[in-house]
Amino acid sequence: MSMIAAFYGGKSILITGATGFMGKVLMEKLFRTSPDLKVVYILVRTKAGQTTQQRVFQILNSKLFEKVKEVCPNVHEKIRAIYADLNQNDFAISKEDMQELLSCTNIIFHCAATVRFDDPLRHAVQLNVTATQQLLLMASQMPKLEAFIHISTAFSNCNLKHIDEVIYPCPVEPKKIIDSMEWLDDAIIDEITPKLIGDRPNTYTYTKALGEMVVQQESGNLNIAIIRPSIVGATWQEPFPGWVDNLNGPSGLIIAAGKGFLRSIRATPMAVADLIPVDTVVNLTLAVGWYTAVHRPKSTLIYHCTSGNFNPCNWGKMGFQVLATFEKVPFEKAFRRPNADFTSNIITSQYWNAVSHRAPAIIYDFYLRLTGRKPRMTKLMNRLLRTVSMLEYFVNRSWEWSTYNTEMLMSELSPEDQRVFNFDVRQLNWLEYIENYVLGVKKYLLKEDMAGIPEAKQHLRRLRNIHYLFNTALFLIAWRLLIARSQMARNVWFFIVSFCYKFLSYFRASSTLKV
Ligand SMILES: CCCCCCCCCCCCCCCCCCCCCC(=O)SCCNC(=O)CCNC(=O)[C@H](O)C(C)(C)COP(=O)(O)OP(=O)(O)OC[C@H]1O[C@@H](n2cnc3c(N)ncnc32)[C@H](O)[C@@H]1OP(=O)(O)O
Ligand SMILES: NC(=O)C1=CN([C@@H]2O[C@H](COP(=O)(O)OP(=O)(O)OC[C@H]3O[C@@H](n4cnc5c(N)ncnc54)[C@H](OP(=O)(O)O)[C@@H]3O)[C@@H](O)[C@H]2O)C=CC1
Repeated sequence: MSMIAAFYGGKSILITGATGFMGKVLMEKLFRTSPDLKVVYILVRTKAGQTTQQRVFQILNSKLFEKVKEVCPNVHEKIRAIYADLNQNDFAISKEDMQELLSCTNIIFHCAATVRFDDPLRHAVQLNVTATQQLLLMASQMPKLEAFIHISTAFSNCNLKHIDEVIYPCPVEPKKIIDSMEWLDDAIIDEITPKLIGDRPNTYTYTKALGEMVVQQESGNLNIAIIRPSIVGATWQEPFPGWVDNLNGPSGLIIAAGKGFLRSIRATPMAVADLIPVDTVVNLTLAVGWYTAVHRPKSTLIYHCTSGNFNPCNWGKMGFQVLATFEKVPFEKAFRRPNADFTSNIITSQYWNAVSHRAPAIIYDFYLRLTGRKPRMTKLMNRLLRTVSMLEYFVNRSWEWSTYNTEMLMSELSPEDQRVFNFDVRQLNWLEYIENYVLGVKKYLLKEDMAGIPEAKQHLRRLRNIHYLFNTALFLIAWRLLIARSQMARNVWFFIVSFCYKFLSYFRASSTLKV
């Protein structure tokens, strides 16, 4: 019997960010392994015209929850969706709901965040810092609370090369930042943002670091733990391999590469690609929830959920395997044949951006205009290159994260828990994982049918022929122009032609002699 699964039985659990990538997988695993839990409260806002109930209905009816519905048929009765907007005072939760949350909650998993790299500082602070502070305040009024688990990121201190399982102070106190956001206007905030974030690459990593400081400062008597995952990717094993439902991290780039839009990237092939499957993160999170509540560590423990020091993979290997999978299972209607050139040189990368990305987009838009359609490729390409430029920071560096607490926790688990809540990435086979990831992107993000693979392969062959034809035509035109203008080119041309002629005459003569 799993001790962790038994621990969650009969518990009332509060999850923020349950509609997000990690939150959904967390909820799924909780219901699948502890179907006898009492209730899961989720804080949900309305979005894209959908009510909170409609959003929950959509999640429960997705493929991700198929197994859950078998083991916990009344799952819909055990989810209590509470309308909440984490950007508002008291999260805009009604009095009755708040009362219920305060009096019943046993465990909190705080996953909600803005993960956008380009969010204005004011918004990132509101969600990643102020909302965390408010949630801690709520937690301090919960008499039955056993553990508060805060999800941060391994990159909250990405300005350092070696990162320990400790909270590093930021130069400006989070409270001062929160206060200043109230009275500074947007223009001033934009001006001081680069100074505040310092050597971090974006407002996301900076505000996640501030969020951790808030957790440390406001923890009071709470039983708190912080989890820092690295780049969270598709599921490895559970509930099935390759599940993914958003474009964050590598997923968007896999699509862009598979569709032939993105063919080269400024990345260091030997840099560690610290990817971690989302089910691994969720298993560690649930184990940490159990350990924090049962063992009540004296201080706030931080757990790095990373793969680099256990089972490293680098970007070069990852790109190679992604490309190999495209050969087997190509994406439909590709713009160009997929390619994955990794170069760490800025000039080479700019050259490839011009030749391999912008030029084909301009040519395609010209073709669209000629055929009376609206040009769109240049705009799309500019947007993609902007996205890529924001991710480049993370694919040109390697980090070392110490993992003493994570290893300690692994050793504290019973063999059954190590199996059911497996977060040992030493067992992960990267080639298999990446192949499933690409397949998952095709099936669950692009919603492409496997039956379309022969047609997709045929399309890629057509693109290859167009590519050869285009390059040959380009070469002949360039050569013709050169010959017309340069004596030297003419000499070279005559030399090549006479050499070929002599070679052919010799070949013909020697074959006649043999007869
Ligand atoms: C040769 C190539 C070979 C390739 C081989 C293949 C694989 C091997 C190599 C793989 C290397 C992986 C490196 C990962 C490093 C991650 C490090 C994470 C570290 C921290 C981890 C964390 O702790 S935290 C989670 C990470 N947090 C994000 O990862 C959010 C990022 N994101 C944004 O901050 C916003 O997205 C941003 C960008 C501002 C745009 O903002 P924006 O307003 O312009 O755009 P939107 O978001 O509205 O999206 C507008 C259109 O871009 C499309 N799109 C959105 N994301 C996209 C994406 N990633 N790749 C493509 N396309 C994307 C979308 O589909 C829309 O398309 P459409 O216009 O057609 O609808
Ligand atoms: N994905 C990754 O690569 C990594 C993620 N992390 C961390 O993991 C956690 C989860 O990330 P992930 O699942 O990928 O992120 P997602 O963007 O998929 O999910 C974010 C969640 O936060 C919710 N949320 C955002 N704003 C509000 C708001 N104002 N009110 C209520 N809810 C809100 C979203 O709700 P809605 O659906 O309504 O938008 C969504 O449920 C985050 O803390 C992130 O920092 C850490 C390392 C890597």
